[in-house]
Amino acid sequence: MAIGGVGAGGGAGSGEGQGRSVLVTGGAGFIGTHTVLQLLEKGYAVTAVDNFHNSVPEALDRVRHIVGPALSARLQFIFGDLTIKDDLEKVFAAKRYDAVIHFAGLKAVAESVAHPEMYNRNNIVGTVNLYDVMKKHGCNKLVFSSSATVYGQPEKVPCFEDSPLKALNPYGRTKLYLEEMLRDYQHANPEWRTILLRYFNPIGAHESGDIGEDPKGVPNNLLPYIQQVAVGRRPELNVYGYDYRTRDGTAVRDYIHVVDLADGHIAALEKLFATPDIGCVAYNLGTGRGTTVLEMVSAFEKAYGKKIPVKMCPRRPGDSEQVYASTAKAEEELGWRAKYGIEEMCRDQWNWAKKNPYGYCGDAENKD
Ligand SMILES: NC(=O)c1ccc[n+]([C@@H]2O[C@H](COP(=O)([O-])OP(=O)(O)OC[C@H]3O[C@@H](n4cnc5c(N)ncnc54)[C@H](O)[C@@H]3O)[C@@H](O)[C@H]2O)c1
Ligand SMILES: O=c1ccn([C@@H]2O[C@H](COP(=O)(O)OP(=O)(O)O[C@H]3O[C@H](CO)[C@H](O)[C@H](O)[C@H]3O)[C@@H](O)[C@H]2O)c(=O)[nH]1
Repeated sequence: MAIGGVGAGGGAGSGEGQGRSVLVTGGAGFIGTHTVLQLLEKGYAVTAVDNFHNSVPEALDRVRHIVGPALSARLQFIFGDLTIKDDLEKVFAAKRYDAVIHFAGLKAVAESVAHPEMYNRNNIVGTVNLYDVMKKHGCNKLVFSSSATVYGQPEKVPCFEDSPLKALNPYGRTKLYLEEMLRDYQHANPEWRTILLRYFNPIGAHESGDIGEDPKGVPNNLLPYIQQVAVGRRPELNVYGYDYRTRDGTAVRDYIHVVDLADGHIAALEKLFATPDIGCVAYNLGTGRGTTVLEMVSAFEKAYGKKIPVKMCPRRPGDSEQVYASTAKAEEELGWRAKYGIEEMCRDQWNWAKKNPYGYCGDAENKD
């Protein structure tokens, strides 16, 4: 596959994971599957736990297919729900883990506004349970999925890790609270090593086109929506806001290829293994480059070879004008930098879409 060098004290393909065992929560999800795949390719033994709330077993079957039988033998799946402590006890009773990458969580902003209790129960209780069970079993290395959402509507860009933090919705509040909670826990337990990864806008798919993002219902996010217009599932793209103070009036985001993001997790893991006194530290995972909505539409059109019909609409409430990352800290301390640009992101997104127009389930019957 087209992944290049990852920093953090080890080059790609150097087998740095040999002998190490990693638990990946939410391993069947969008970012989880891509990370599991890369962990296996780097020689880690991986246990994925998921309750399939927002994913399907087929996703991990595809990962097995991509990596082949030898590496698949190093992937174990356990069905489990992080909000049920007994499920986690079973996961930890089965094996010793050197570290945990914690993706499992709910992530839809609008749903979190409608059902904040569900977000607290799932994201906060799930993480509290995970922490308790890790502690009980002597596993103290954790990579946590945070989000650029913790920067709120940034007054200044790029966002630096020490920029002011603010949650704008219940989803964002769970991420912000969990960051603070993990900082407190680490302070009280200095032997813990915790990395908080703040993702910007993950898009794209593995180059095989066999795994990718498969949102349930109407997509909230830009690229999954564009992709559904391209395959004929939606008539046009609503562009939310064309009067922002940007190059073309549409909002700017920092899109990052999911394969680069997965590389960033491996860099973070290596950093944890190599740095006993790391404490609890946050890193941005973005490209440092901002792209407008219309620039993204035109990059996708290039990959797709046709026009995407667009309708200019009022701003979406709660949206920021411009969000993009400073990547200096991740580059310096993790030795990681994104390799892909928006052309490759759109190429791989379209490849996934055309091979799987209805996602993993494969037919229109089960989709809206
Ligand atoms: N994709 C993004 O745009 C984005 C941006 C910033 C942060 N994040 C964070 O990254 C993480 C992964 O995101 P993703 O895009 O892969 O989402 P996803 O929904 O595709 O994957 C999350 C996985 O976790 C599982 N899960 C959820 N709750 C669970 C529970 N209680 N027990 C067991 N499994 C559970 C889901 O079934 C799913 O497979 C999330 O925590 C999300 O908040 C995502
Ligand atoms: O159909 C659509 C969907 C999106 N957009 C626009 O495209 C841009 C990007 O929107 P996304 O929903 O794809 O991404 P956001 O940056 O708004 O939010 C995402 O990234 C954030 C991190 O920066 C948080 O993690 C958040 O939870 C996650 O949904 C925004 O200007 C949005 O208004 C459209 O014009 N039409």
